[in-house]
Amino acid sequence: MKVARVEDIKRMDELASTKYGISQEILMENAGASVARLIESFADASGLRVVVVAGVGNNGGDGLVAARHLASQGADVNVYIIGDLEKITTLARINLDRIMRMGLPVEHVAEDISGLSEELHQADVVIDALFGIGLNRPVSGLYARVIDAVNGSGSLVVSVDIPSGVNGDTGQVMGVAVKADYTVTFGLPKPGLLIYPGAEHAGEIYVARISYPIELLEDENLVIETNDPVQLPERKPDTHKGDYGKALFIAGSRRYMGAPLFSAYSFLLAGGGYSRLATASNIVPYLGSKASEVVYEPLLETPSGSISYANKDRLLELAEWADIVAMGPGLTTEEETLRLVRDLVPLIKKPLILDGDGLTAVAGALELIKKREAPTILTPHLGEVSRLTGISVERIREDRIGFLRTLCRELNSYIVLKGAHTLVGTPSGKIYVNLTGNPGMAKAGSGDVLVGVIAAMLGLGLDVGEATRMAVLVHGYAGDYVASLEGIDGVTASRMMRVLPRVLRELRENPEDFYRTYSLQTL
Ligand SMILES: NC(=O)C1=CN([C@@H]2O[C@H](COP(=O)(O)OP(=O)(O)OC[C@H]3O[C@@H](n4cnc5c(N)ncnc54)[C@H](OP(=O)(O)O)[C@@H]3O)[C@@H](O)[C@H]2O)[C@@H](O)CC1
Ligand SMILES: Nc1ncnc2c1ncn2[C@@H]1O[C@H](COP(=O)(O)OP(=O)(O)O)[C@@H](O)[C@H]1O
Ligand SMILES: [K+]
Repeated sequence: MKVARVEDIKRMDELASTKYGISQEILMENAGASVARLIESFADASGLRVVVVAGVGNNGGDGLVAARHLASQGADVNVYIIGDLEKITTLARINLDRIMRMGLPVEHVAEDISGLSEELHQADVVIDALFGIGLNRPVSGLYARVIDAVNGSGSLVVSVDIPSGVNGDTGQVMGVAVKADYTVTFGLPKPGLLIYPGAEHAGEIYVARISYPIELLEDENLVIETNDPVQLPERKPDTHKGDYGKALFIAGSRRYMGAPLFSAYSFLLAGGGYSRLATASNIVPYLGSKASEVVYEPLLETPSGSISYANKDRLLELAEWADIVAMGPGLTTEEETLRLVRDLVPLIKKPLILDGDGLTAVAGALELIKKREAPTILTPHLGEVSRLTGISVERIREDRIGFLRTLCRELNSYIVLKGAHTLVGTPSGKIYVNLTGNPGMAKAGSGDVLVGVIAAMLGLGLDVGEATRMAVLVHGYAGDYVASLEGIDGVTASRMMRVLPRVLRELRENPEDFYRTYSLQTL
């Protein structure tokens, strides 16, 4: 499903009226009606105590339309307007007049919110229609007090388009924001509903189509999408292991024995053909007993047990053999090893996945990435990408998508910005928001599994962008699968690795289960 930023919605709006003659008023009527419809789907409207908290913009207008529809279903609706009535938009004003003529109780809250607070506590449902995509500065004063009162009401909260106070594009909370049980968003979901902390405030998201033409909802200019499964290439009968990718993993050290195992073995468990692990010779016997299907290349070590620079030529030979190279998991930050990584990055003429300490190696030397011709996939979490670019985590959080689009273009790389709802960016500026995964995955080793799965998706024959985003989807799906089997605290890299085959089978055989679990519901 496409995801629309504020600028995208404004373009859709413009086209809706100029190209299709679909007026704002029609869109608002459908929007408000869809809010009422959602509420009627879980509660009998007659006698239902509803409080609508409306701003003076069109978000408020939607709330007033919902008030009218619910009242006409017999609900007991109280409306509170917050804001300068001099500035009320035309459409909100029209809908305010309608409900006043219907005799609905409407109160303009200027300063004292005690009446409103009382009503909020008595309400069965509160409709949050203060701000939508028009939020353009931190919330303060009376608005902030009203939002606090809504959050303190203990009533069920339905937010109109976006929880008021959440930035629709970035998911940042602008001072204070409504914590909704449901959000009914119009036309397409906004990034701020899918990126934390906004995603936390949205509650269950329903996407109301409100009669936008399909061409607008699927417009190629919409660069952000939810990360939906791609068709996995089938494993044809007349094939051999080389047809599923020959992957070289340059990973591990005496200190980190799990990282090379999780990445090199996950490659095989996610369908890869031939996994070759070049690692510190000391740990090969141990790893061999844990993953005998992996082929090992014992490497010379530094005194601290990391991979020594002396292996450079041998590693370049191995890279010639491979279809895919993954470098970084568990290498340590031993200076000699980082120097080896830096020298290898521009010389490896194959698709390269750089993760963990491999990313540390190129921090501050990004031209090594830029001058690569073969595809590059970087898999940093927030801390790593901050180190990579020298931009603070706080700054990045202000606009993750904008930051990622710029970085992917600058580095001509595919970048996986890992975290809750991982983002995958492509050099052409596309962004995919991943909806699989859970906090149980926030555990050492989890990212190493992802490296192997990315290599496997490439081995299966997906193109680089599809392979990267499908791997993120599969990886999170594996994390969810383990959490459902073992409980969220028991999600470990080993358990995620073990369930990879079943996850792929699920996606091959029952993709509809995926959509049922992870797709945003439409209204
Ligand atoms: N587009 C569509 O397709 C459809 C859109 N529809 C609906 O319209 C909504 C957008 O409406 P909107 O543009 O009138 O802005 P909205 O979000 O109501 O904000 C109102 C005003 O608040 C102000 N303000 C901002 N921040 C503030 C702050 N912190 N503290 C105090 N005030 C603040 C700011 O005015 P300012 O003060 O800057 O003059 C702003 O103009 C959209 O979310 C959806 O619900 C639907 O009808 C269906 C179709
Ligand atoms: N709160 C969370 N919700 C969902 N997924 C998460 C969360 N925290 C981390 N993850 C996922 O877990 C993995 C953590 O990887 P990473 O940070 O590289 O750990 P490590 O490097 O220790 O393996 C990433 O794929 C990330 O998307
Ligand atoms: K709202």
